[in-house]
Amino acid sequence: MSGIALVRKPGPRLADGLLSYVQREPVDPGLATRQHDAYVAALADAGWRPVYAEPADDLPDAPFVEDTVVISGRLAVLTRPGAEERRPEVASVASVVRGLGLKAVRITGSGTLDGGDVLQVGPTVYVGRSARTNDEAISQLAALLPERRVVPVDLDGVLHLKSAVTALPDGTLIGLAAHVNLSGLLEPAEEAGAHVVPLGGDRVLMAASAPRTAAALEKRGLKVITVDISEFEKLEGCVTCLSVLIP
Ligand SMILES: CN(C)C(=N)NCCC[C@H](N)C(=O)O
Repeated sequence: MSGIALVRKPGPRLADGLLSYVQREPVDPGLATRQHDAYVAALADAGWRPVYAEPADDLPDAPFVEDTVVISGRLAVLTRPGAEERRPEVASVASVVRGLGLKAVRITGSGTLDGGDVLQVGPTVYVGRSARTNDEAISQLAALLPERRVVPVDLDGVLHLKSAVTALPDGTLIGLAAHVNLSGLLEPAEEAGAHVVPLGGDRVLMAASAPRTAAALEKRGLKVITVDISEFEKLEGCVTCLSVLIP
């Protein structure tokens, strides 16, 4: 067993989720539920025990749990999401992380932070300056994680840092240089190829919408597991957003 995968089932209002950079498209709630089940099953197959946050049927974006908490060791930093309508998602995630024995602390005051803007690579914590995450929250995060190197990153034209860049198991950054002020990125063949969830060892989880990137990563020696998350992609979600892995 690698650890715990914090997840939350999509609710009946999923299709009303927030959109920033894409046009609204019809979302099939039944298909979304089946895709979410398959996503969780892929994590479980890789050794991550699913722990579900309480359903939040009135909160359309609640399955994107990544945005509500940042885990560093045994510390859980509860976020203060930049979109006010997403703030009620945090309370139920706080109960879960406390129940798991983690120490919970919070982003407070005028700080706003979405977990999707936080990319942890070894000792470094990259944090996107986005419409959702501000400098006040980045300073608070740096103070809460004194042992880590917190690096603010400017973004252009994307919702979150992890909409544009993630990291392979060896720490190589894979992402879209046009949207993120970071150098030395491995450029994926498709946009969705920028989204990789390291599952432990040489295994990574990716969306089925990035087959050419998946093939390229297999060539690099990675074992790529793919899941179809089309209904969540319509809401600007990606494979990282749907879980928080707690080693
Ligand atoms: C890395 N990404 C993209 C995330 N962690 N979150 C996606 C949230 C999408 C939601 N509709 C919203 O606009 O908040």
